[in-house]
Amino acid sequence: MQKLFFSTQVQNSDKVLSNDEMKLPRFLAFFLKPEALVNYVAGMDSIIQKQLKTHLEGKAEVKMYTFCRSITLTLACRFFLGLENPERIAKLVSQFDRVTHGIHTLPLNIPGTAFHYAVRAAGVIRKELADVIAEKRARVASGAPTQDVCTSMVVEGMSDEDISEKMMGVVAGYSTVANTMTFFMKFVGERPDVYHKILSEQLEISKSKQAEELLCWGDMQKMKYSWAVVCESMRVIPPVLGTFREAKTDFSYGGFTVPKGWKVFWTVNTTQRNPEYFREPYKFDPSRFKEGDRMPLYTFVPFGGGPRMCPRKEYARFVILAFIHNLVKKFKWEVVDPNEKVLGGMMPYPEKGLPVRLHPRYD
Ligand code: HEM
Repeated sequence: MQKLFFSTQVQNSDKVLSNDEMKLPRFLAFFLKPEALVNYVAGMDSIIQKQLKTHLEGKAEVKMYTFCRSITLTLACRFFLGLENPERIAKLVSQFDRVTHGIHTLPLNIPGTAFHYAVRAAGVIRKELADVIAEKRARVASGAPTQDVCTSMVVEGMSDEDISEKMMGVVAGYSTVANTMTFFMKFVGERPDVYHKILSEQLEISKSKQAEELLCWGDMQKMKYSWAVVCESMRVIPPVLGTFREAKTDFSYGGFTVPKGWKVFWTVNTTQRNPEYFREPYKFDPSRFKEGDRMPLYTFVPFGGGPRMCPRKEYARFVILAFIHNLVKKFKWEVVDPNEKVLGGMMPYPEKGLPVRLHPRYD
């Protein structure tokens, strides 16, 4: 992977998300393994169907970035926290947005800075999580069944602080999924040929099922072309631009000497736009991800690589594919402003929220 610049500072030197919040206990890791996720695919499908019906049906124009953030956080809140109330979820969306924005800025905790707002927002989230955990403890005490990851942690005997920290880490992952969905919509909205290929793959899957039957794990494995398009979209605009590593020993790279202990920032986008591996790297071309073709190791790295690679990529894949399945069957769309700027430091987003014109599809 290519390294863009070196820094001796870590972004989270003040407390927004600690390293510990990003690690998960073994049983939670099990919850998010593909074999455990299998049981949740139908649930994801059902929530996504309802969200599309409520927020997209009957609308001529929608800002997709706003919608995608809301749908992915709704799923995370349902899946991890067992939350249903839309007002509570909306409150969390706005606070998590502040954290996501501030965590990737200079860590100056003084009033008026994005980092300061992020620290405050993290406090509001922790308070909300404390309320949720207290509710879970009361439910467990009353003998109610375990239906979400947070309740399982209560049952496992974890402390409130530990649960809150772990939940903060996993729910925060929602914004990467939202970014991926948004830029998928941008690229596909500009390429009717790609849209039609995805649609025909998804209609094949629907035809193989009973009317109203929800998606299952096996269906996800058939969505090969759809996933290739998502991969190409993540190649051109990576949802996470890079992360830090710590040098274990002194080393030299590109004419720089990096002393042991320094923090090194490696970037996803420079790696994925290397013309040595990707011909015409700025061109959106899903055929690069043809079935059976293998990319050289560490050239396509939207989820990172090595032992710290994103542990939730299967969860992300399932959510994104279930979204695509329902979206393309219901709508065609076109992007209002194909030249809309992409902003953001570590997590790119469209300047105006990606307004799209929606056209209902009738079979
Ligand atoms: C399309 C969606 C996603 C993308 C592109 C993505 C990308 C990444 C990347 C680039 C890393 C750094 C990997 C490295 O340093 O090598 C990472 C780490 C991580 N991601 Fe994701 N992620 C996504 C979704 C999620 C979701 C939904 C969650 C939580 C439910 C999540 C939780 C984590 C955690 C906990 C880590 C830290 C792993 C560690 O340091 O050991 N991610 N992700």
